[in-house]
Amino acid sequence: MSASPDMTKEESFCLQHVDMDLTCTGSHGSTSVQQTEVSGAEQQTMSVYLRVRPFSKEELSDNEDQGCIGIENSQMVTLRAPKGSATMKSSEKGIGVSVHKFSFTTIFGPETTQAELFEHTVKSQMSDFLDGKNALIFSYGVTNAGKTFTIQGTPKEPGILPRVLDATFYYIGGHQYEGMDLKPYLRDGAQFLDPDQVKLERSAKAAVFASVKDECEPLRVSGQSESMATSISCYSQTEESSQFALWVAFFEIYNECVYDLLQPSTGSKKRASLRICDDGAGNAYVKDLRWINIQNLGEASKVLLFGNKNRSAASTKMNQSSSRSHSIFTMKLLKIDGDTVKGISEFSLCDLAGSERCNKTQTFGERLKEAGNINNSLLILGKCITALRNNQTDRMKNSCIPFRESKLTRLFQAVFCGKGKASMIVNINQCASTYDETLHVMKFSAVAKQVVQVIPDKTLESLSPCLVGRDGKPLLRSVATDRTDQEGYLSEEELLDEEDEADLSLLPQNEIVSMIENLRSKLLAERRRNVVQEMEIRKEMGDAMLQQLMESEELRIRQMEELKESYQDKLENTFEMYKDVIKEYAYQRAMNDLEEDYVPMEEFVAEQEKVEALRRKLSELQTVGSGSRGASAVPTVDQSCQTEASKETEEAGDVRWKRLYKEKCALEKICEDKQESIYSLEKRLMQLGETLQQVRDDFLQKSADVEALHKNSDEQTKSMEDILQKNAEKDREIASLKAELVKLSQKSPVLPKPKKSLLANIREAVTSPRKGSTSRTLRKTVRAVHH
Ligand SMILES: Nc1ncnc2c1ncn2[C@@H]1O[C@H](COP(=O)(O)OP(=O)(O)OP(=O)(O)O)[C@@H](O)[C@H]1O
Repeated sequence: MSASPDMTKEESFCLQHVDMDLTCTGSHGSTSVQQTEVSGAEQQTMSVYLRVRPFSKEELSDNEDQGCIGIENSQMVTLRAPKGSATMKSSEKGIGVSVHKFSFTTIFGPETTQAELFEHTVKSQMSDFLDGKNALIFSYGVTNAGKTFTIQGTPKEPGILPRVLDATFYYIGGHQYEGMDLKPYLRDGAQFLDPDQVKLERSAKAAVFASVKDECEPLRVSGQSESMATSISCYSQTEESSQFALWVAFFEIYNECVYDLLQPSTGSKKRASLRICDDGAGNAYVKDLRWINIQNLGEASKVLLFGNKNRSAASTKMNQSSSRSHSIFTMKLLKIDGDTVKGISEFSLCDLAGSERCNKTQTFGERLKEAGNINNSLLILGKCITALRNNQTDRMKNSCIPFRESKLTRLFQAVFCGKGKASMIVNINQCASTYDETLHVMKFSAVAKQVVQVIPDKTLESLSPCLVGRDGKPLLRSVATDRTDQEGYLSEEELLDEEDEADLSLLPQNEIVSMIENLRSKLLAERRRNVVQEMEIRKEMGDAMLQQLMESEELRIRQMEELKESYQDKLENTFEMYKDVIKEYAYQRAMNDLEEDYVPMEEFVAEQEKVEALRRKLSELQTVGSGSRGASAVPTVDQSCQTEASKETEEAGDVRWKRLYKEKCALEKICEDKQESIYSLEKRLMQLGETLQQVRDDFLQKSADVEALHKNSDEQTKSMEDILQKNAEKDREIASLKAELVKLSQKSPVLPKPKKSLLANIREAVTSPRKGSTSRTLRKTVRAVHH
């Protein structure tokens, strides 16, 4: 299959990868996940199913149906970002794409019934469970996506959980173990109860049932049991001699606290939270969790109802929504032969809290803490899944998987590490308004789908649990069974983790004391090593910081030089530009003036001729006038000659005068124009002067900044030198301490006295009744000594 051009690189990788790992056939048909057997271990990718819920009437009337989700086939779904979604906005800006494709083990469309979903998702895990193996199913998605509907369902449409219970009882049939004296113990063990303890168990169970007596509508899972039974029968068969006991527990994780949902409510009192402990073999379990033995579907529905009531009562009291907590329903099936527990298998169904991120929730006070915790545990789940996938895809990588960073992942750790099969049902709605969150969910599941689970193919006998008596001491086998299996999953750091809570009551006291001594000497050696390491790191850091400072100083100086040069260039360019502009302006003005004063030659000649004609006419008129004034006086020849000459002189003078006058006028006009242009040029020059002043001021300002930066870097260098000096002093101190240490060790190789008293304290703490603080400091030491 070729990846769509719209797909991101990550997704296309993921699709190609999936194509290699999975083969599925048919629409909702028999999905076969490719499995491989490697040296007695079964390997398979985690099954990740997608369920798309139908639109509600309100959603349709709110125009939520904008074709965001397109199911291409039983394994491929396309997500198209609606208008206004953050994804669409990003894609419009050229960041990311608006179409995403994802593939799943199987996709279940809106029309899928609860029975179909059960048939095609849980069947293989169901038969594993009946066959003595562990299973985990968790539903993941945003609030209101259908997670609870998928896990629990409704009385009319029961979900996976009631169907698993129904199928289990159908399988057990007449092989029910009636006594309640064999009960799950720690994570993988079983405990033998004496008659008093059995009585207590019965009364606790009766109290739970009594409180929901009138409200309980028995679960009905019509027709499914038989079909389940048919399919189960091909995997395993109930042995005639074997009997089965089913114990269930129901709890929730809210704000990183574990609460038992099968403990009766304490009225107005705050709920007690439970601790997660380590059973000494690396398995986390919820300490003091109530387990109830149920013998039919009716009892199962009462337990479920009681737990749900408790959950909603607690959420109302704390003004929280139930979808803000992770709820986990766990079943333990004990296979009993006579008085021997031959196997215990566990099936957990986890309804995770809504996966929406902080911005959609109320982000203050308790809500902020709540949102932070939900997001954190889902984030850690994501981190674990990513780390598992990375460690598997890149064999060179062996990064630590942060299971211990949240309660949820601590409890899931064993299953993820091969002690059972895990599968995930991703629930989404098709609403446009929650598109961005839905896309986030899909990206998470794309990673989850690549996780390969390696499940050791052990026989039921090798998995037999330890059986302990009333005092918790093993009846049949050692608690350390299978401990070697766990070593691969625990690092030395994890073993020394102070947060870890090992149950010390599981081991004899002398063993604990020797462990403590052992750990104490390890701790001392570790501390010494840490001091040396710390000094080395400090020195390295100091050197690195100095180097970094020097480099940044050099860079800053270079940048300043460049800045200075660029400003100078800019200034010179601006000068040149202004000069050019002034020249250009002056030239333009001159050309304009010339154009204005220019008169063509022909016109000028014609005008001259006109003037000449007019002048002639004028003189004729003058002549006529003077003739008429002195008609009697007839001029003599001389007189007429003289008159003629003076007339000519007069005419020439006139013409010259007029020409000069005209020239004078033209010159005056030119002068005026020049004066005006001088004014405008002066004005322009003033403006340029102001701009220049401004540029100069800017330059001075920048120079001052440069100066300040120089000063700053000098100060930093000085403080660095101080640090180095201090480092040198520390070095000297270490040297003197080391010398003292050598002296002391030469004087007395035996450990000093206070250590003895510490040991005595620890002994005392162990032998006296356990107190919270002491036991906490000793936590997790158990395993370390065993290793
Ligand atoms: N496949 C489905 N068919 C019909 N109705 C469904 C389906 N899935 C969910 N619904 C309905 O949608 C609503 C929301 O479902 P549900 O409460 O299971 O969501 P959720 O994801 O568990 O929400 P929250 O995180 O708040 O618990 C319910 O009314 C439920 O009945």
